[in-house]
Amino acid sequence: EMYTSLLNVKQAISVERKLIDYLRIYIDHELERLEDIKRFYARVSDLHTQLYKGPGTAMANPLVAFTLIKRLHSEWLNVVYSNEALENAQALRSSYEEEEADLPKLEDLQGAAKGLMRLQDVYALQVASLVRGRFQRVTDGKPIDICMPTVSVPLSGDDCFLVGKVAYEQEDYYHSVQWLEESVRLFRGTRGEWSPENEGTLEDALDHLAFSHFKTGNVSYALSLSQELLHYDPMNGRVLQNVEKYEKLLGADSPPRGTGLRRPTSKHLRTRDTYERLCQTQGSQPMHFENPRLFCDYFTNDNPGLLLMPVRREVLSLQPYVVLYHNFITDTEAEDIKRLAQPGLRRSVVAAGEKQATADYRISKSAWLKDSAHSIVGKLDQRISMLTGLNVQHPYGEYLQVVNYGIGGHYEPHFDHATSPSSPVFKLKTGNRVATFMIYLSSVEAGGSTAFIYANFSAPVVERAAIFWWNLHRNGQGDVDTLHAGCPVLIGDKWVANKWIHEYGQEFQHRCSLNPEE
Ligand SMILES: O=C(O)CCC(=O)C(=O)O
Ligand SMILES: [Fe+2]
Repeated sequence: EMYTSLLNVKQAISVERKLIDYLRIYIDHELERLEDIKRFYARVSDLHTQLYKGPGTAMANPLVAFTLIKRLHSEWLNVVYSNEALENAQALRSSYEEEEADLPKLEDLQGAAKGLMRLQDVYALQVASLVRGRFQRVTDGKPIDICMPTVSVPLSGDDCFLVGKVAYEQEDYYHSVQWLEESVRLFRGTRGEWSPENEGTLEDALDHLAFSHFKTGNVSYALSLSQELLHYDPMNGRVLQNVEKYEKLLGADSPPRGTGLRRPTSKHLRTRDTYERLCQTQGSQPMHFENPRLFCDYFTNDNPGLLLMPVRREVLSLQPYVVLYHNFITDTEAEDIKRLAQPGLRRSVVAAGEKQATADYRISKSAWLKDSAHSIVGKLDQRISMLTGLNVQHPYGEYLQVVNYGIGGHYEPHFDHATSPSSPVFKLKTGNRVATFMIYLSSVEAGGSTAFIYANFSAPVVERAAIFWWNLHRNGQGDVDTLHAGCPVLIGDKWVANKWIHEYGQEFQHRCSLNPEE
C-alpha cells in the first residue's frame, strides 16, 4: 500500500525515473530503426527516378536487373517483416517488468483518488480549481486560494475520469458527477487527439456521467449527454435503450424530479460539520487574552533536569487540559526518529472489538520504536517523563509509535483511550491510556491539524513541538471531551510520534480522585 504513507509515494519517484530512462532508450532505438528504413526508402526511390527515365535501357544492364530482382526477392521482405520493432518493444517491456513489483497497485490508485475526494470535502475545495492545480474554496461567491503549493500540476480529462470512476463504482454519484463533469469538459477540448497513455475516452466519460445524472434524478441532462454519446457511437445498443428510457420518463405525467447532489452520509455525520470546520480553521476556543488561565510560560516542572533549559509551554485548552511544549525535539532527533522508524512502517490499524484492523478513517503507516532501537528513543522517554512527571517505561508507557500520513492521510475523530473492556489497549495489563504525548516530527504546508471536536479548537502542526493531554478523568473514567482527530494532510508530509501513557505505574505521580469532574 503505497498511498497510505507519503514516504512510499516519494520512493516511487525513483521508479518513474528508471522508467523514463527505459523509454529514452526505446525511443532512441526506434528512431534508429526508422532512420534505417528511411535510408532504404531514399535509396530505392532515388534509383527509381533514374529507372523511369528509360526502363528498357536501364534493365539492359545486368547489374541493374540483378539488383532489382534481389530487392524484390528479399530486401523488401526483410524490411517489411523486420523484427526490430517487436524487439525494441520487448526490451522496453522486460525493463518495465523488472520494476513491476514496485509499481502502485489498483488499490493505491483508488486510495489516492479517495484521498483527493476527502480533501475536496473536508476543505470544501472546488473541483474545477483542483483540475487547474489550484486549491480554492468559494467564499462570498469568489474562489479564494487556501494555499499555494510549491509544485503543482493540472489534471487531464483522463485523470478526472479515473477519480470520477472510483466514485461511480462506490455508487457515490455526488462525487462522480463533479469529477466526470470536468472529465467530459476536458475530453471535449482535446477531441481527436489520441494519447497512448489514456484509459478513458470522451465516450466513456459521457456514459458514466449520463448514468450518474440519471441516478441523482437529473434525467433531462442524462438524456442530452446520452444523445451526445450516440453522436460518436450511434450503434451503441445500451445507450440507445437508455435514451428511450429517459425519453419515456421525461414524457410521463410526473417526470422524476432531481434529488440534487448530496454528499454521501458517513457514520461520523454527527461530528462531521464541527470536524471539518476545525480542520479548515483553528476553531473558536477562547484565546489566551480572553481567558488568562490560558497562558504561556517557561516550564521546568520543578525538575532539576529542566532547570537550565526550561521548555516553552502553551496551554491550549483547560477542559480537556491540553498543552503544547514548543521545541520539544531537535531537527536532527526528529530526522533520526523518522529514519529509525522507516523500515518498520506498516499500515496503521484501529481497535475493532478485541482485534485491530485497517480502516478508511485512519490513513497512515506507523512503526513502534522500543528504547533499545537507539539511545535517542530513551532520551525522549526521559524528557517526556521530566515534563509530565509520569512513568513512561514500558509497560506503563507504550513503545513510541511513529506515524507517517499518506495522500489526504487523516485520522477521523476518535479516543486514544479504550472505551470497551475488551479493547486491545488492556493487553499490557497496565490499565487504560491515561494520557497522550504526541510529538510533531515534521511541518506540513497545509492541513493536518489536530482537532479537538467537543473542545472546539484545533492545534496546527508546529514542527518540533509536542502536544499533551489527559484522556481519563482522575476517577479513571474516559473524558469524552478528548474526542480528537488528525485532519487530512492537504499539502505536505506529516510525521508524528505518539507516546501513550497508562494508568498503572503513576500511583505516586498522578493523584486519583473520586470526583468525576476532575
Ligand atoms: O496526527 C494527529 O494530529 C493526531 C493523531 C492521533 O490522534 C493519533 O495518532 O491517535
Ligand atoms: Fe489520537
